[in-house]
Amino acid sequence: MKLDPFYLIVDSAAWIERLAPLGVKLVQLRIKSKNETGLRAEIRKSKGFCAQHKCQLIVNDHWRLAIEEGCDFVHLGQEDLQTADLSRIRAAGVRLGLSTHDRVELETAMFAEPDYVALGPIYPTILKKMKWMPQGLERISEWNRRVAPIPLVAIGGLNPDRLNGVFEAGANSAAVVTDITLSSDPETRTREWIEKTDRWR
Ligand SMILES: Cc1ncc(COP(=O)(O)OP(=O)(O)O)c(N)n1
Ligand SMILES: Cc1nc(C(=O)O)sc1CCOP(=O)(O)O
Ligand SMILES: [Mg+2]
Repeated sequence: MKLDPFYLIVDSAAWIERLAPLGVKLVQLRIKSKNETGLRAEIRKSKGFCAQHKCQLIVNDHWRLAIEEGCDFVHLGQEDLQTADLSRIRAAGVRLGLSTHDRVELETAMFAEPDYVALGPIYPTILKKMKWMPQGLERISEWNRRVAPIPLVAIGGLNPDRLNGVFEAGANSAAVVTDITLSSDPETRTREWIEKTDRWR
């Protein structure tokens, strides 16, 4: 399976409605704060916008709702994995991306036969407090040797200037939140990401 090299992560369908028309082809809906009704509505709207723009939607955390809403890709972290029913996810034909932050987590992830593996945080991130030190580029190469041909996603503190480094080190896709969502001009920044990832597409 091939992932688009630009992997946008946002916290609402409104962001997808705004940025997918620019040519985003891979987006994760990562909502931490809503109740089930609100989440379902956001997933449903996101699915619609993604279908309209031929963009792959990945639902973070909420795998049950993703299945119920007919989505086909979820992302889970290691804590999520402890309570997730992988056989239900697989039986529903839903693909699975998994987070990893150290070698033990990588072993756990590989055992679950994911459709991609994410490694982070590559650089310091301001989005959330993390107990891991930044991984650095060498770690991407180590992960690539271990997971290939499964796609490897790099995440954490990424920006357009850091992209060549992460792809040259062996990442197949670069995930981003704040470099775009906190930008003073998210549309222009999104176009810059699309352009800078083009040679890896
Ligand atoms: C592409 C990608 N990589 C890592 C994460 C982090 O997942 P997780 O560790 O479960 O943390 P939360 O995002 O749920 O806070 C991700 N969401 N996407
Ligand atoms: C949600 C998330 N997960 C990470 C991990 O390492 O698993 S880093 C991260 C935050 C990414 O946001 P930004 O692009 O703003 O740094
Ligand atoms: Mg999670």
